[in-house]
Amino acid sequence: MARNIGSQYTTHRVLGRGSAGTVWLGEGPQGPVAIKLLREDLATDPELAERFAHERHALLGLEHPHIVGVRDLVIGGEDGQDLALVMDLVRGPDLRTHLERERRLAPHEAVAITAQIAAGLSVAHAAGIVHRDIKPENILLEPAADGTGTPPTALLTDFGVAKLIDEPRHGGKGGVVGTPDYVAPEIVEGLPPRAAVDIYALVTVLYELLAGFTPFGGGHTGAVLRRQVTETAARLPGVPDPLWEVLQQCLAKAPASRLRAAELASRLREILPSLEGLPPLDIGDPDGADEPQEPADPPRPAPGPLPAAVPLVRADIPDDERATHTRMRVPDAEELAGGAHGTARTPRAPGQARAGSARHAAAARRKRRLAITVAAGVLAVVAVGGWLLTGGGDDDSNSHRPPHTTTGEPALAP
Ligand SMILES: Nc1ncnc2c1ncn2[C@@H]1O[C@H](COP(=O)(O)OP(=O)(O)OP(=O)(O)O)[C@@H](O)[C@H]1O
Repeated sequence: MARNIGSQYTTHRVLGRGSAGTVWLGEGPQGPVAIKLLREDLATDPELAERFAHERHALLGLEHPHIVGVRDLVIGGEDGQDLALVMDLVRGPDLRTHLERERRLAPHEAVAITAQIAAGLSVAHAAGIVHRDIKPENILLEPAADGTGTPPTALLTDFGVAKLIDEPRHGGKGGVVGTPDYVAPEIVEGLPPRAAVDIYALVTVLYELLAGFTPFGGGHTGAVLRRQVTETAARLPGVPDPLWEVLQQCLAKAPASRLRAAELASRLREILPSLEGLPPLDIGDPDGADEPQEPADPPRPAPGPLPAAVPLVRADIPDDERATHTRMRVPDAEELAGGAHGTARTPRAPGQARAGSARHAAAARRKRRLAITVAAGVLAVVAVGGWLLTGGGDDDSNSHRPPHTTTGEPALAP
């Protein structure tokens, strides 16, 4: 049933649901729009409403061909309890859906999409806005209007939403929203999110588009976060050297070593012509369906000695209780040892999706779709810092030990 949002908009049908709310196909004075209606508990949070109003100018001002435009912010609405973002309507699927269908993208397509999003990011970063939750679900694909087979245009959505819903009443100060597979190591360490976190997340997406799985995904949240801090991404066989250099550089543990968004866009555009006609990487099916044997994972660096302490991990919370901020707990001995819920990618039953793969991500997304809080307070710093300082991550990947200092970048609005 149609519902009025503010005085100018009407919702018609649900386009999709995310952790922060529901996205509706709607109608406004200028025609069809997408309306993201925030969850009731968020919408009734007075602090959030205030932040919403405060961000209005920045969000409405962000215009770029590769960013989904925010046209309006509605505060109040019919029963006085709505918080809604009115956005340009994108008619195509999100990148997660596309990737699930394709399993892996040809390098040219993967790099073209990433270059477009990097270009959009460069404008946002220049305006002092960090996205903070880049992942395939937040990249939408607008089909070409001419229907001639021109590739779709990639657009980044959910700009500013992570920031808006961060630090709500139940999470306390210092909480950071992110999605574990894409969270930069400095966030795990409790540093404030700067532009480089978006670069890390975007290049993680690029890796996933090429490989069908993320570089550090699989297992429980704590294991993923720990890998983000300590492991080095395994080289994907068949990736041309110049592209691999970009991937490596942007997955660097030290934020200052990563490319800036504009540099990333131009490096990827330079590489693009050389990728023309290359098929998707032949590295084994990420879901195991056409894999003759285990393991199809690219080789991982050998794990070092077990750490004395690891970053805090998410407690088991029923889906319906998930919130923007997630309770954290210290992992138990079994988890530390990489057991059933441990850090290693465990053998799969036939047909079971591999952790970190697109199909697994889809299943996991249904279970833990919500952006989680990565512990950013004293506990996380102590846990990770203590672990690293005590030599817990003392393996190959230690050469990438993240610094505990700031990056020297301009302090983009966190
Ligand atoms: N501007 C838009 N036009 C068309 N569809 C959209 C638009 N924005 C979001 N959607 C669709 O709505 C769905 C939910 O989006 P939403 O941003 O709320 O959640 P998400 O990003 O998938 O997950 P989360 O918020 O938990 O990170 C997505 O499947 C997306 O495809």
